[in-house]
Amino acid sequence: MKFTEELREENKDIFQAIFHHPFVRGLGEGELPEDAVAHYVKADYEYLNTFMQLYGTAISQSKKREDISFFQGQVAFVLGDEIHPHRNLCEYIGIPYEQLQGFPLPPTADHYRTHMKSVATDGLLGKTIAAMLPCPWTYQEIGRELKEEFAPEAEHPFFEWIDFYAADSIDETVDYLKKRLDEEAEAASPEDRQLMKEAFRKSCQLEYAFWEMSYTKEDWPIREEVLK
Ligand SMILES: Cc1ncc(CN)c(N)n1
Repeated sequence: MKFTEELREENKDIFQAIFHHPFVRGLGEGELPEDAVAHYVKADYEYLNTFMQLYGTAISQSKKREDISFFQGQVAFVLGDEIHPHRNLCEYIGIPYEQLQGFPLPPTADHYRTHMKSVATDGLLGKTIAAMLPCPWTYQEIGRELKEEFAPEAEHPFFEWIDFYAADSIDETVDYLKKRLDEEAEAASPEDRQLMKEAFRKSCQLEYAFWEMSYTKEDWPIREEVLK
């Protein structure tokens, strides 16, 4: 069994919980509370900024040009393409995208950012990839599940969001990261493989928690406006 197949098997509980989360179900059903959607977009815009920085860290840990080129391409993908699902959500709530940018991350998203960055500071590319992989992988599977169950047409309010994450371009990202993680895990010590597993599972947990954070509009107990 490949390392990434083991990861999928060991984390199937969290993948299932994500597919059943009310935010994800709402994407399929075409109906979500608007304030939860706004909360998600605000946090996700900043989260994806961190994710691009992590691709930069992965480049600094890469020895092969193929990897450098892939990670660089992923930054361009987030900047140029992954704005489309956000714009789809902004259209649903009728708020310009620009108005949802520049907000502090809520606690869960902040935790997710800190987790990925702390794993990446270890310096091993395999660990960095292990912490990053649940991000595209869980969304790829959400996209596929929702497309299969709801077969959305162009008039579905979240057609573009679902179509984006069910598309071949996401498969290419996930396939490359899985292949590289399998190779790095193969060459790693048992201790490092275990740390990769822990990093991967925590990111899966935080993927679930990100949906929950958005749905419940989780915020800091003392809000920034109060401090001003
Ligand atoms: C939190 C989160 N996880 C994953 C993705 C998909 N790249 C995302 N946009 N945001």
